[in-house]
Amino acid sequence: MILFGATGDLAKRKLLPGLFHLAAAGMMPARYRIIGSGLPHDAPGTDDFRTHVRAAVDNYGRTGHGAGSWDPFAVNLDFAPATPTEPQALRDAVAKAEQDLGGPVQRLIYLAVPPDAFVATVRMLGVTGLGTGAKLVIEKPFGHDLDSAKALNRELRAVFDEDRIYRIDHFLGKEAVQNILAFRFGNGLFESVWNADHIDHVQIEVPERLTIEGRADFYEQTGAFRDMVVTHLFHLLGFLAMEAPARLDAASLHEQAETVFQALNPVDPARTVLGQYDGYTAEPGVAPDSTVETFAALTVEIDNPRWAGVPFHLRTGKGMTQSRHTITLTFTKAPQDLFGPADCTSGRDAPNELIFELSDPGSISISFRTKAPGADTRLDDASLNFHYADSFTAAHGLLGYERLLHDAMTGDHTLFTQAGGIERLWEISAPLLAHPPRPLPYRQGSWGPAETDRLIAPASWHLPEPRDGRPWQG
Ligand SMILES: NC(=O)C1=CN([C@@H]2O[C@H](COP(=O)(O)OP(=O)(O)OC[C@H]3O[C@@H](n4cnc5c(N)ncnc54)[C@H](OP(=O)(O)O)[C@@H]3O)[C@@H](O)[C@H]2O)C=CC1
Ligand SMILES: O=C1O[C@H](COP(=O)(O)O)[C@@H](O)[C@H](O)[C@H]1O
Repeated sequence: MILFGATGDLAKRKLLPGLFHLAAAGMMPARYRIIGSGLPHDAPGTDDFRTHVRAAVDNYGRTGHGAGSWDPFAVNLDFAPATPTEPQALRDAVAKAEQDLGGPVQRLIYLAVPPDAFVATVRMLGVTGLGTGAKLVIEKPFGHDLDSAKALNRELRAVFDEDRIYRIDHFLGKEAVQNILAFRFGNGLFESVWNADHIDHVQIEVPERLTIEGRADFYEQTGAFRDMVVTHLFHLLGFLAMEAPARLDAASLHEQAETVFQALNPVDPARTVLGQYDGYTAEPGVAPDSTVETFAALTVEIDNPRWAGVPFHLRTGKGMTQSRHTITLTFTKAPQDLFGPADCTSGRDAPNELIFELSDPGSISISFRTKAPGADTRLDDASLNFHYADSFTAAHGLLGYERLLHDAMTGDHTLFTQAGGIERLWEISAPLLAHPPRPLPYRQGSWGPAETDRLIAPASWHLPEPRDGRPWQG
C-alpha cells in the first residue's frame, strides 16, 4: 500500500491507527508493506516514520500499540518522499517492497492529500507506471463544483479503470449507518411506514465540537457545505431515502442511491442558513475577511412518490456545543385527535420520533406516549432504546475507516460513493454555490445561528435533548 499524505491529520487520526487495528485483528493480507509518502521537506526516515505511526496508534487508536501486535506490524512500514516531478525515491521503495514480497503484488494507493494535490499526484502515478494495475482510494472532496468533479473523474479514469477507483466517504463505513439498511429492509414493521404518508419530516444533524484544528489551508478552500453536506450528509440521506435494492450488492445499492439523488430538488439558497463561528477569522492561516462558512443548515426535498412533501432538514457545523451524528424521523400525528396537549404531563403534544445515533457505537430510540399510572388518563413521554454497546461486543466492530480500508483491499465497492451520484449532488448544489447567503456569526459552543430555527419551524430541531417543553405543531 502506498499512503500519500502519511504525515497528515487524517493519516494520524484515522488511517494509521485503523491499519494497525486491522493487522492486530488478523485482517491484513498475509504479506504486505505500507509505504508512507509525502513531500520531501521534513520527510521522516523509516525509523522516524515508525515512531510517528506508533504515536498515532497510541494517541488515536482504540487500544494503544500493545507490544505483541506492534512489532510484526512495524516491520512492514516504510516512508519514501515524492513530488509529482521527483518520484524516484518512491519508485525505488515500491520496487524494493515488491521484490521483498515476491510473487504477484496487488498495489493499493491511498490519496490522503489536500484536494489541490489530487490531479498532479494521479498524473504522476500514470507517468511513472505506479498506477498500473493498482487500486486507488481517493479522499473527498471530489471536486468543488460540477465542472471540477467531472474534470477530476476524467483525470482519474485516464490512469485507473473505474472498477479500480474507490471514492471514500467514511460515514458509509460506520456500523450504525449500515444498520439503517438492516433496520429498514430487515423489519417489515418500519419499512411499511417509511414514506410521506407517515413521516412528517426528517432531520440529519452532525454538529462538531472541534473547530478547524489547524486545517485552515484545507478549510478556507472548502467550507462546511462542501466538507460535510455535499459529501457525508447527502450520502446519509441517500441511505435513508432509497427504495429497496434488488440485492445487497454494490450495483443495486449504487443504483438506488443515485436514483434518490436524481430526484433531489436543487438546493434553494432561501432555505439555507450559513454561519461562521466567532474567532474563525483569527485562526492561523484564515483570511481576516474570510466569508467561508463553518456551519450550514438547509432544507431539501425529494421529488418522488415516496417522499413528496417531506422536508429533509440538514445541519452541521464546527465549534458547536456537542459532537453528534443524529438522524431523526418525525412521524405524523395519529389521525384522530383524541388527546391534546392538556392531556399530557409535559404539556406538549409530542410526535413519535425514530432516532438513530450514529456516533460509535451507536443507538436507536423510538419515542412514544404512554398512559401515566393513575385514576385519570394522562399521557407521559416514553421511549424504547437500543444501544449497540449493551447488546454486542464492540471489539467485533470496525470503525468507518477500518471497514472501508478492508473493503478496498478485498475489492468490495458496496460502501464507496460513485462518480454519477457525486456529479448529481454537485449539480443540485449549483444554485447555492452561485448565490450563497452571507454566513451569520455564532458563538463557539452554541447550536449555530438562531436563524436556523426558521428553517424547521413550526417544528424544532431534535438536538439538544431533552426537548423540554418545546411545542411541536406539525
Ligand atoms: N482530517 C480529517 O479529519 C479528514 C480529512 N479528509 C480528507 O483527507 C485529505 C487529507 O486531509 P488532512 O489529512 O486533513 O490534510 P493535512 O493537511 O493534515 O495532510 C495532508 C498531507 O498531504 C501531504 N501533502 C500536502 N501537499 C502535498 C502534495 N502536493 N503532494 C503530496 N503530498 C502532499 C502533507 O505533507 P506535508 O505535511 O509534508 O505538507 C500531509 O502529509 C483531504 O482530501 C481531506 O478532505 C477526509 C475526511 C476527514
Ligand atoms: O470528512 C470529514 O469528517 C470529519 C468528521 O468525521 P467524524 O467521523 O469524526 O465525525 C470532519 O471533522 C472533517 O472536517 C471532514 O473533512
